[in-house]
Amino acid sequence: MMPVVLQAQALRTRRGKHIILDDCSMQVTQGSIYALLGPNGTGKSTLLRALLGLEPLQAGQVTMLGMDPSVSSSQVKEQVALVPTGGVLLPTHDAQAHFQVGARLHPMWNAEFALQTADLFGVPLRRAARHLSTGQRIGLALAYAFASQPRLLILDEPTNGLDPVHRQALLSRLAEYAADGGTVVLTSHVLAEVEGIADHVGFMHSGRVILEGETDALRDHHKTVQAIYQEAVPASVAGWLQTHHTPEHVQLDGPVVQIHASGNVDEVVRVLMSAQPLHLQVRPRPLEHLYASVMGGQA
Ligand SMILES: Nc1ncnc2c1ncn2[C@@H]1O[C@H](COP(=O)(O)OP(=O)(O)OP(=O)(O)O)[C@@H](O)[C@H]1O
Repeated sequence: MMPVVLQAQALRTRRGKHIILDDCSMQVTQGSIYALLGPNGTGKSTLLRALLGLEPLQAGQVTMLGMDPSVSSSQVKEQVALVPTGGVLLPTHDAQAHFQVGARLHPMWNAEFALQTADLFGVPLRRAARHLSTGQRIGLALAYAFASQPRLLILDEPTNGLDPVHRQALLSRLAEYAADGGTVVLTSHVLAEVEGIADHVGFMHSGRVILEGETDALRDHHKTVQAIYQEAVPASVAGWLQTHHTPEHVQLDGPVVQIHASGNVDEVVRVLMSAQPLHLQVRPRPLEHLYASVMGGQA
């Protein structure tokens, strides 16, 4: 079991009268890629900022690499890199000037990583940040982040604005970084991309992480069972499904029946098999389905 590098417990934040994070907890282990998912405006960016001690907390506690970021902010800054949405930069500085600042501020600064990453994302070295394209700005923020050699990398919608080639380059780079022991927390709305890279996911709704865990375990727990019969689905099966499953979890289409179920599906399989299907398949549900049922269950 890898050590826990980030733990948030019962965080609560407000903006004016509005409570943004409410009893929000999460846990991230070393070497993992943790994707925070949830609808627009649910508090994902606020949570990332709160983790770094950048949001005043009404209640709760964050422990990051064994430190409290609101107390040990300079040590946390040395070991944790944040890439906010769109990458935030010094608008009048070019990439080289950014890298000079980085070399002064970060004891572990790796100038080669900075240049390699800038090159990977096609960032011109002598153009002021305010004149860079969206993708180039993100590339520069990533170059800065990787060069500081953080133990924990926090990215807010990092692939948003990257073209498909650069998006893939970033995902591969993140996988390498995690394989070397680095830890990634990111937000994304692109579930197919998250499914390919994130070994942990957290589902966030109304300012709270309502479900988190290993991606595979969560997908395995939520399954789709499909059976195909010779003719129409037998009445005995249809009748049993009607009394044991809610209609939105069952699709009947001629000889094909599909059931979305959580937990143990032995009983469903037994009933479907008893009517002798031509074919029966149990498979984990795609993250997109899981997302829909987790979020659909919320008010
Ligand atoms: N300065 C502010 N004053 C009042 N409300 C704010 C302020 N900043 C953010 N909020 C509100 O806090 C809530 C959470 O915002 P946040 O940016 O964390 O959401 P998000 O989950 O990252 O959304 P998205 O997926 O759209 O990026 C939103 O309802 C937003 O309107």
